[in-house]
Amino acid sequence: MRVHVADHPLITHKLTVLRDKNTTSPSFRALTEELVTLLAYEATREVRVEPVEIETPVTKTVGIALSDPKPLIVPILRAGLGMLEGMVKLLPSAEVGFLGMVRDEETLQPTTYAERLPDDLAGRQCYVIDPMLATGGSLIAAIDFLLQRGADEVIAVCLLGAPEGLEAVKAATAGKNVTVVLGAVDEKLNEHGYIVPGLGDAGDRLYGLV
Ligand SMILES: O=P(O)(O)OC[C@H]1O[C@H](OP(=O)(O)OP(=O)(O)O)[C@H](O)[C@@H]1O
Ligand SMILES: O=c1cc[nH]c(=O)[nH]1
Ligand SMILES: [Mg+2]
Repeated sequence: MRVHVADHPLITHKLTVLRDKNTTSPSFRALTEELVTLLAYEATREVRVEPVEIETPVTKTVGIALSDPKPLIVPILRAGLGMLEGMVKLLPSAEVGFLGMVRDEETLQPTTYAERLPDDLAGRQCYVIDPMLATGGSLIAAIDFLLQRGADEVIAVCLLGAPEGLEAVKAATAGKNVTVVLGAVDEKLNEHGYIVPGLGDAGDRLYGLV
């Protein structure tokens, strides 16, 4: 597994505002979208392309276009939905599939409560989006799901990760074509499985308590 931690002052600045407990839901949503755009720039560095011939007003030339099959973006509901708009803006021709997952706050085990994905993902590059990589359980389950459906490659885009979760994902995906791109790797997980210093519950901060 490849790991890329974005090291850019604009990303760190926006994350700082996101972490602040006084940041309201509307600002949190806007910042999440801005952050995704910056992270997606890094995450799509290896997006598959092919040459295309075009004609400029001056001459013929060869450029590039996204290859078929187009990439698949997979937000992990709920919190991953907050990253979808930003990702789709950068990859407008991508398709979108959905995975609904929730972590049991006692056992920290994820369960999948919804799935809407193409049956066959053979040859697809899949971009999983979820702001938080805590114990890694949800991301491991999502990656497993996509690889079992035949995905060629999985690129996960997360705003924050914990070192423990990153290690768990690394161990679970050894030898697989998986990349994780993050805005920051924080200090640790606390006894409730929350990222420290973190930003709290991303789903609640985006959409309110349920
Ligand atoms: O790495 P893990 O320990 O699995 O934790 C991370 C997961 O927890 C959060 O979702 P949550 O279960 O809170 O659901 P929500 O998005 O509906 O709030 C987050 O968005 C990840 O999906
Ligand atoms: O810190 C955390 C851990 C899991 N899920 C969140 O939303 N935040
Ligand atoms: Mg949540």
